[in-house]
Amino acid sequence: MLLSDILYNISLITVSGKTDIEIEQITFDSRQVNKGTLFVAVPGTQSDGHDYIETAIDAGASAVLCEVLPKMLEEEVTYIQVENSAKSMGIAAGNFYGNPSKRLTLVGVTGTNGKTSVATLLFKLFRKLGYKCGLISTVQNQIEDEIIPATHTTPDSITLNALLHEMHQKGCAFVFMEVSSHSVVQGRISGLHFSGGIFTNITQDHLDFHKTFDEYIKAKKGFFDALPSTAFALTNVDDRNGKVMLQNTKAEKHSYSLKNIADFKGKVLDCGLFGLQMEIDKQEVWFKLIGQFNAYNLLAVYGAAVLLEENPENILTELSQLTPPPGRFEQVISSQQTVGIVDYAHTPDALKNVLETINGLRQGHERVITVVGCGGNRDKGKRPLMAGIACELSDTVILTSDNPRFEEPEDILKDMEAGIPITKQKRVQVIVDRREAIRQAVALAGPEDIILVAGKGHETYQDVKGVKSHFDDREELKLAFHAQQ
Ligand SMILES: CC(=O)N[C@H]1[C@@H](OP(=O)(O)OP(=O)(O)OC[C@H]2O[C@@H](n3ccc(=O)[nH]c3=O)[C@H](O)[C@@H]2O)O[C@H](CO)[C@@H](O)[C@@H]1O[C@H](C)C(=O)N[C@@H](C)C(=O)N[C@H](CCC(=O)O)C(=O)O
Ligand SMILES: Nc1ncnc2c1ncn2[C@@H]1O[C@H](COP(=O)(O)OP(=O)(O)OP(=O)(O)O)[C@@H](O)[C@H]1O
Ligand SMILES: N[C@H](CCC[C@H](N)C(=O)O)C(=O)O
Ligand SMILES: [Mg+2]
Repeated sequence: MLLSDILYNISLITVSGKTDIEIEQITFDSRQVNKGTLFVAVPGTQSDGHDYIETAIDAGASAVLCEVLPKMLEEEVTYIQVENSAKSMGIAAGNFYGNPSKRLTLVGVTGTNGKTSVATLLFKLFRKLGYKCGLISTVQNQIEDEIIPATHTTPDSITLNALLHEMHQKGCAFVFMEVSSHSVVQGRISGLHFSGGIFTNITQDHLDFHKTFDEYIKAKKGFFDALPSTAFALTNVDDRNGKVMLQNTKAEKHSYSLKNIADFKGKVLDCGLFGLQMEIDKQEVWFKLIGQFNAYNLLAVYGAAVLLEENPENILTELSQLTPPPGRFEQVISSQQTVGIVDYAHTPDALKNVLETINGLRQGHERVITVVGCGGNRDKGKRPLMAGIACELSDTVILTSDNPRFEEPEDILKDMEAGIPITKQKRVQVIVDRREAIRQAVALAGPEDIILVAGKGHETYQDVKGVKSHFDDREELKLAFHAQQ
């Protein structure tokens, strides 16, 4: 494609060189550059892409999109200067792939917790309603039955547009995607045409990246600020920042709630280990998902589907058949009927919700044993909070490792231990090795007890110093239950 066509709709500060040159690929990584590449220099968290412009040119880049021009310009290279190279790259990627987001109905889901659940339920629902669909999510990307592994919750703008292009080529009418706060700030979704946006909730997470909660709110709100007037914006008004999200959007505003006045109102009638009974739009429906937090997810899905002009009765009929994504309140039951629950709760709010749900399901003298850790190189502020919540809402807590990444597991555990009140210390054990921690939980559990293994959900690896080794909480629980027999 001609460089001039790739630059369509991007506001340019300066252009040096020809723009009627053929571009074969766009990349922001000098290690991926080939002949005929447009290299985009993006400032990052570890390094600055501007430092790799020379390397990219040596590797064959014929054009460079950047925020700061190099001191020495090569004659045969075209340099384009813009204010924000990441955001411009999003628009360029859209142009390069024929703006696929305009050719299908794209709905984005943002919020601290519930994005994967809502996006996946929408994907499954719309397939049941007879449409070809695509999914972009933490667990996996999917085009109908074809599974494409995911590396991020929201991929970079080039991968994203390539994926949307493929989804359009393969006939998808609807695509449901997660919009992470990182993706808004880093311009991964820039230039995309959304037909709808959904907000789930906002609580503490990712402050390592956003620094303050206000900045985190601003990032999520940025998604709604950029929605077009043709889109719908659906928010959870039971969240204290639900209305704030839609404050400046041009999109058509809608709300859902379990507690306040809203366009889509629901009521939880019953909640057990097998499902959830709710009243939505005066209809009583039994769902296969568990916990009040899933009542919110179901309402968001219902509201979005109505706004996408599906028949309410059909929506509820199909929705009632759906199961949660893997690793979300996934149950592993031992032969002695001990209930094991694997859940992706990796924020204080998620952990609190899941434990409150579990406590609400207690019928007799069951004890709740929680195994939990916190990821390395992520928000340190959530560590003591998660440990404190685990202690508050469990009888026994085993603190262990999640994905330590490049931190020492013992240091992460010390941060967690700081959140345990002296009065609750007796409830806590610290076992660095996650496999041992799960085995200890099983050894401690009686037939009536409930074991929660939180934080890794669907993940099938443990990331230690950049090396990902196979590890699956569900497998570990099964093995531990088996060994106990
Ligand atoms: C903190 C963060 O978001 N980092 C993302 C970011 O990397 P970065 O800013 O650290 O990049 P960098 O290493 O500083 O490099 C800067 C630039 O120089 C370029 N470079 C670098 C080296 C080189 O030799 N040549 C070169 O050109 C890089 O390609 C990059 O463009 O941009 C990269 C490319 O898009 C991402 O892969 C990377 O995600 C890392 C792996 C990551 O772990 N991200 C997590 C935190 C994340 O994004 N999570 C969210 C939300 C999760 C959720 O709540 O669900 C997600 O959407 O997944
Ligand atoms: N609506 C909700 N409100 C609060 N907690 C929720 C909600 N939905 C799910 N959770 C909790 O959060 C966990 C993660 O859910 P889910 O994967 O849907 O969230 P996510 O926003 O996609 O997370 P991530 O940021 O990792 O992509 C679940 O395992 C559950 O414990
Ligand atoms: N999307 C989240 C997932 C956290 C999952 C947890 N298992 C961890 O590794 O910290 C993140 O990247 O912060
Ligand atoms: Mg997710």
